[in-house]
Amino acid sequence: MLRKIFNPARLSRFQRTMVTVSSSDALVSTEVDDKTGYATVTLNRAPVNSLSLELMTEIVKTVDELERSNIRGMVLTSFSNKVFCAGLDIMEMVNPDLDRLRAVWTRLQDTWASLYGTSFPTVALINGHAPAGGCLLALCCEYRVMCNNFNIGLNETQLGLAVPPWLQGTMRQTIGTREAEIHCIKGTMFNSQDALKIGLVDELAAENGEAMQRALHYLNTFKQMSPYARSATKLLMRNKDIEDMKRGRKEDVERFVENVMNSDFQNGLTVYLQSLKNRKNK
Ligand SMILES: CCCCC/C=C\C/C=C\CC/C=C/CC(=O)SCCNC(=O)CCNC(=O)[C@H](O)C(C)(C)COP(=O)(O)OP(=O)(O)OC[C@H]1O[C@@H](n2cnc3c(N)ncnc32)[C@H](O)[C@@H]1OP(=O)(O)O
Repeated sequence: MLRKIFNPARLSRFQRTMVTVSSSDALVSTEVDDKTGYATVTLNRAPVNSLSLELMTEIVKTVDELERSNIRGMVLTSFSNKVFCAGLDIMEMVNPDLDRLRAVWTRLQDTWASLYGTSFPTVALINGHAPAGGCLLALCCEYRVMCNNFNIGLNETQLGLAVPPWLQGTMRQTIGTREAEIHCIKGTMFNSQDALKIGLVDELAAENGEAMQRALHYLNTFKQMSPYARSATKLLMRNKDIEDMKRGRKEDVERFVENVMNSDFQNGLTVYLQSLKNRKNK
């Protein structure tokens, strides 16, 4: 079933409403340019925008608000010019409370579904590293502009985590079945140049300003187009994936919980955290 797009009231509002949305706390900040109707959504959780339950809740809330305010496009970016998003907050997985762990995975599913299923065009301005869940956020957007000299990829298997089917699907759709299979299994991290070559990102930029220009250029390509035809086509392509994820979401949560509670995984996580700290101290 199509969501969001067959609502005439919503389409008439599109012509006149331009609302500036701001998040209730500082984890996500949103600015809407009244002239263009484009929103810039900035992830703002220092130091590395790791996806805690609270950050994901804010992302979902922000996207929902933007959907209601009928913006014409969105650029997703990071406050840091070094890390776009470091993936799921590892601390959420260290000896976790089970209810919270379930909520974390459920909210990651929601984050994927809401960003992947926006009716408006979305661009990820990847101004820093984007491993695992960071790559997920970028993949949900329609278009990706990445600054040079960073890394991106679904490295979950390197960490002892399985990549869930819905995220595999988004990777397949972006880089093709054969490459997605190889690189999800290997957990490959790509540098910016290689990410461009394989189609994981669409354009490279030397720095943030240039990346923003390229992102806006993508959004401008829809200026003269009927928002209805655009969003209907996008959602007709994407809605089935979202419905499939929703049908399997409970099993997906339980697989994640089982994966994380495994003692080998917990031991590996301690070693991994230590390696991050050691790298920093070198
Ligand atoms: C069908 C089966 C279903 C089963 C489902 C199971 C799993 C599902 C799998 C996939 C779906 C998507 C989910 C993905 C899971 C993840 O996202 S796991 C997280 C993966 N992320 C990483 O591995 C990134 C680790 N971080 C880094 O590599 C680097 O930090 C960086 C991002 C490259 C940045 O480097 P930089 O030098 O700038 O900073 P520091 O390394 O010094 O880091 C600063 C500070 O931040 C802490 N930190 C870094 N990353 C995280 C993180 N992800 N979570 C929490 N904290 C993080 C780091 O430890 C430092 O802390 P400090 O020493 O206390 O200052």
